[in-house]
Amino acid sequence: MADEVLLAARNVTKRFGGLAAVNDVSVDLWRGRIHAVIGPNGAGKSTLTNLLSGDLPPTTGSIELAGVDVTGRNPERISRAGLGRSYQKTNIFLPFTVWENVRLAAQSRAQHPASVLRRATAFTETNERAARALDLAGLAARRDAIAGTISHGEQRQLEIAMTLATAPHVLLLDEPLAGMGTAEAERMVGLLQRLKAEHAILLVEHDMDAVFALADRLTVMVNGQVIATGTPDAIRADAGVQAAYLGEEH
Ligand SMILES: Nc1ncnc2c1ncn2[C@@H]1O[C@H](COP(=O)(O)OP(=O)(O)OP(=O)(O)O)[C@@H](O)[C@H]1O
Repeated sequence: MADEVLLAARNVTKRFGGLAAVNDVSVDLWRGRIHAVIGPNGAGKSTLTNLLSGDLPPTTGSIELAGVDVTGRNPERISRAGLGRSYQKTNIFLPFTVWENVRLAAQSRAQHPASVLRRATAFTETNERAARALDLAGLAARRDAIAGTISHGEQRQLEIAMTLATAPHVLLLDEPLAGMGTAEAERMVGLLQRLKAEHAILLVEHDMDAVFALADRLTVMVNGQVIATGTPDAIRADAGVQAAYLGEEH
């Protein structure tokens, strides 16, 4: 179903002692749209991601996932409620194959039913979920490769496949293009474009060409605060954003 807010953060604030790393930030993530969060180093982008994923509890404010208040829940429960997060730091088991990594991620989401019959069904469902994730991430052909031997770009695709294997509705992607060459980055942009049809996506990314190519909406943060939210065209034209951030690069 299109046009649906899958995640709504309302007035979230995170204080570390006297510092408001995230200060009164609200954001809606819609199915079928990519919402990028940009800003200079230390703006609060990672902290905001950590609040949405449950890795950090907000000091104040609330977070709803598919209409359910998940504020203060731990990451495992938020993940089970439909949020998938890819970390900058990799979770890949390098000595295992691509398939084994995705299969393990899919299994972490499987139920542990008591009956043998249910167990057999769950086994099939887990394999199907893993195969779909691998396919969607564009890695089906690399299924039997050892994860430690594939390229950096393919490892980033694998992280996304592992996130997809948990069947999330909302994806939080933290710098998916970090460290990529041009061809790899183009492939990742294509992948994110494919993923947005079925997901609500929050994208934190420093590559401004990719951000402006992908984002339907942008939020610009500086010192924990939102200084602008809008379409790519509106953000490009915003004098405050130019002065605070984009002016440096564009
Ligand atoms: N656990 C913590 N304890 C204290 N201060 C923190 C903590 N985590 C982040 N901060 C501070 O909060 C502010 C926002 O940091 P954050 O990492 O969220 O910024 P960012 O926009 O993600 O930066 P970057 O683009 O460099 O990743 C910074 O001043 C940072 O030093």
